[in-house]
Amino acid sequence: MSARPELVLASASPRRVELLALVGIVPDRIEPADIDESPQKGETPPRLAARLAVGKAGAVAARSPDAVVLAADTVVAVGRRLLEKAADEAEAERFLRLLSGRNHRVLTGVAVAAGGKVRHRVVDTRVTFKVLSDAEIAAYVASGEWKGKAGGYGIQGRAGAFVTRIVGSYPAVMGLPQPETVNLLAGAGWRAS
Ligand SMILES: Cc1cn([C@H]2C[C@H](O)[C@@H](COP(=O)(O)OP(=O)(O)OP(=O)(O)O)O2)c(=O)[nH]c1=O
Repeated sequence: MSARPELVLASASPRRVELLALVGIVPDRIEPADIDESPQKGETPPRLAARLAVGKAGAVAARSPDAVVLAADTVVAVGRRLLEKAADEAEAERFLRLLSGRNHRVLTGVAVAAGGKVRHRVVDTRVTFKVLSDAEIAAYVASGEWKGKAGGYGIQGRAGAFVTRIVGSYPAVMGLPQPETVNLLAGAGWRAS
């Protein structure tokens, strides 16, 4: 039997490592991709999530052509607005005010590069927040949990108390949909032992 190829996770997100571990996937190596994540003019959120996931996987695969490279990208969209990672407390507060009492979409792109090809999927999840009071917003901003997270919140922490409804994939909102990831890896010939 031939040896399994090296699995490289092209992500700096600790959530992605945790979500993989939960389904028995432990990357041999972690090598975050450093690509420009700015949206292109008129680009839809699903296309952006796909392009960035594919771009991250491709960038790392170019340096490790024999490896199987896994990457992802999570994009939060409210109406026509994209909410990237909040830069500071004032922006985190603005994001929470926008999310309060309404629905938004979380698009997560997953990409696997192997043997010179990159395959990808995008998972679209609808999330509804309850109406947030000023006190709830202030406490959440002070918690710092918004840092480094698309949309300025993490569903897996205190903001879980803001979510009244989710249609789609909870792990995709956290950063990586497990079934699609396992399928893409299997398609590239990589299976958890
Ligand atoms: C909406 C939401 C996002 N997030 C996180 C998942 C991602 O880590 C992050 C979105 O940013 P990404 O650009 O997708 O990922 P990243 O910069 O953390 O890591 P890398 O590009 O190296 O893979 O937001 C949560 O943890 N919980 C949530 O509820």
